[in-house]
Amino acid sequence: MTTFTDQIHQSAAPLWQKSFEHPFIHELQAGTLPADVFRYYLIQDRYYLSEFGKLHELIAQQVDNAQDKAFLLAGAQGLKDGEIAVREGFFEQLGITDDELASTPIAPTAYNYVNHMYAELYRGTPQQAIAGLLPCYWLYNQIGQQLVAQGSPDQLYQRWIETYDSDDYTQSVDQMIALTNEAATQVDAAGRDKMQTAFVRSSAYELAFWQMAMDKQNWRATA
Ligand SMILES: Cc1ncc(CN)c(N)n1
Repeated sequence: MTTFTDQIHQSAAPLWQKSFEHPFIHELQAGTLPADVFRYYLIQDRYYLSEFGKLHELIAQQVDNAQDKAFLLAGAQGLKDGEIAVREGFFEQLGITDDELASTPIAPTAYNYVNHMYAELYRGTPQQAIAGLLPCYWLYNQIGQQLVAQGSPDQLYQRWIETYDSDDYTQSVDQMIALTNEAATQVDAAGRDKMQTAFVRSSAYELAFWQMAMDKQNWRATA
């Protein structure tokens, strides 16, 4: 049986394929991704992940089901203990300080992606917001699974890859997929269309995020 998440995954497949083939991903695997590009990505992603965690907490306040609430709150904690904690080690290795994190401007794509997720919650519904969170989990898991077999000769990039192929991460992706399918049963057909739009838009922002890092995007370029 085709699930709702199979359906939305299919609708975003061309965007996901472009992420799989993006030079950022190729170079990360080959070990040729310039360190300054990875550094830029990590700093922007720190903002993204911290807002992503807050969104879990805010969505949890708006869902009725106690189990869904608990999963979202556990997800926020899991991010802190897992992905965000792993990144602390990367920051140390690359000499990224708290001052640098605080003083680096948030790039347009990171800003817009985060604002999109808030808009899905505050101008939409918790179900739309849940669908907007899913590509973040699921796309990185697929990338990790694709890259892990060959790995990267760069040990830092290899650790990045392994984060997204780990059993814990894969388990959280499976739970998030289940949560999205359940959320889809709570809304009507029009609500499900909006969930699909939220998912596709997040998928487009995921693709744009790689390019943002390659370009070291700033606000001057968009003016
Ligand atoms: C932009 C983005 N998307 C997804 C992930 C994986 N949680 C991430 N770290 N950053």
